[in-house]
Amino acid sequence: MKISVIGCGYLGAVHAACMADFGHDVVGLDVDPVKVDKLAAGIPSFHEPGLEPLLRQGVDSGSLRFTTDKTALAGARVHFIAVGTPQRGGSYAADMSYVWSAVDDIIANATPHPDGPIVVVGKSTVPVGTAGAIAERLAEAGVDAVVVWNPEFLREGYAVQDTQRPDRVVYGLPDDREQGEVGRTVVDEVYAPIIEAGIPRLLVNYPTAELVKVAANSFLATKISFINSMAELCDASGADVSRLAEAIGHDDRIGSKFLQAGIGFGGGCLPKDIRAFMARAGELGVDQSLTFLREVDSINMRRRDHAVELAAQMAGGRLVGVKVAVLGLTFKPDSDDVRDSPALDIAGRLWGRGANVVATDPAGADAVRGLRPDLHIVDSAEEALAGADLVMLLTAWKDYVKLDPTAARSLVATPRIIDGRNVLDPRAWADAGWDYRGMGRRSGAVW
Ligand SMILES: NC(=O)c1ccc[n+]([C@@H]2O[C@H](COP(=O)([O-])OP(=O)(O)OC[C@H]3O[C@@H](n4cnc5c(N)ncnc54)[C@H](O)[C@@H]3O)[C@@H](O)[C@H]2O)c1
Ligand SMILES: O=c1ccn([C@@H]2O[C@H](COP(=O)(O)OP(=O)(O)O[C@H]3O[C@H](CO)[C@@H](O)[C@H](O)[C@H]3O)[C@@H](O)[C@H]2O)c(=O)[nH]1
Repeated sequence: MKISVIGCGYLGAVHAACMADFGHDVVGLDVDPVKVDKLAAGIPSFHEPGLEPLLRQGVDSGSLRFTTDKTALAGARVHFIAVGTPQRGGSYAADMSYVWSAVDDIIANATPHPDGPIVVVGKSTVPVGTAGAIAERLAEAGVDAVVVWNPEFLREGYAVQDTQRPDRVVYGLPDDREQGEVGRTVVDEVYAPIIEAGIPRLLVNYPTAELVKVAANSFLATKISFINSMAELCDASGADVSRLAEAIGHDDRIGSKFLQAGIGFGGGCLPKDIRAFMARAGELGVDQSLTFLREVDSINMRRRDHAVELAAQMAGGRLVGVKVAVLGLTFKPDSDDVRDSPALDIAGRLWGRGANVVATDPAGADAVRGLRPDLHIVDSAEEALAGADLVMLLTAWKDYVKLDPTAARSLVATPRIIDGRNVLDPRAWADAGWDYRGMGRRSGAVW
């Protein structure tokens, strides 16, 4: 089937490559010519494990192309909308301008299809009510189209496998049964390998599909802030949050996933999605239903304050002139994404307090060099550690988790470490002579 994917960032580029791998004829459209040039040459424009071979295969076989030329939308039966919906400056709400310009591009460039209405499939994360508004706008413009809202749940770092084999797919369908059947049938055809694999597929109305996405992210964010609030209690009482998480996680009503305490959540999704959800609830007159998300957000932001204060405390009260080795700048490992990254925020705040920050990251360094030319970025953990007064592990890249405390000790000026992701063995680091501090963890406890 001929498909277009509008917006080829972290979501859209992976989606386009996976749809070509499913056997479709795919064109990826983006307004950023630098991104498009790279993708068109089969080169990922960001770090994502497993993406490169898929891109190359699609581009080489001719089933996948990328362009900035909007007329390339002509002839496609399905148009996926995968443009960004970032937080709007000065507000919690989502900036929907990219979505509306994608819709305008469809109106101006899509052509009628001989097999039936074109199908516009929304994948961007949007405020509830958007799908219906898009369907109305297309109808007003006289476009014969069915809108299906199909939220995306992929995680960066696992984006390819999450797209090819998601936990579930959700189709938000129009109330008109006949139109809904057209949408369902066409999207089933696009996702044939997913449907044939028996992956759960839920058919719901538009608002349910839109809410499923933000509800899922709100739940995940709440889980993380819950365990981080427990970390605060652990710090105050001498308990260990990692053991606490392990113990409560054995109860499968709670589950052990997403209970990793640390410097909190960041990225291009959870922070802005919970804020946009609160803003939308306000518009709908039910803001009190989501007041808990305000607390989730503030617990999360407090983690960054705590990490900076702990650094100052360990350095003897002042950060001026203290050499801090920062390991990790991206919002999570296996991604080069530094959008709302707690690690980058903390590194910037340390720098702002006069610390001599020397930071490193396996994938995010280039992005940070562009955004924060004031930060001193080096190419390896060893270089960052050399002569450091304090080490802060802020992103749990495998190479940092595997660091040998004895070898690391030989590089630093003073063996002090803050494990911002609770991924190191406190005893091994203490035994190697380090002053180890985790997030809600004890280093010297017997149990
Ligand atoms: N990143 C993720 O892991 C993820 C997962 C699920 C859902 N989402 C949602 O998907 C959407 C996209 O997120 P992302 O992380 O890929 O963002 P991104 O910023 O990486 O990509 C968005 C892309 O859209 C392009 N764009 C903007 N306007 C355009 C237009 N009119 N025509 C064509 N291209 C246009 C931009 O140039 C950019 O390349 C957001 O709503 C996000 O919340 C993201
Ligand atoms: O126990 C945990 C788990 C995660 N994090 C942090 O939470 C953030 C988000 O992590 P993750 O959810 O793995 O990353 P994303 O790739 O942003 O994925 C989320 O956001 C996407 C965009 O909406 C959704 O599609 C995914 O389902 C959802 O997990 C990162 O900063 C992590 O370090 C923690 O601090 N503790």
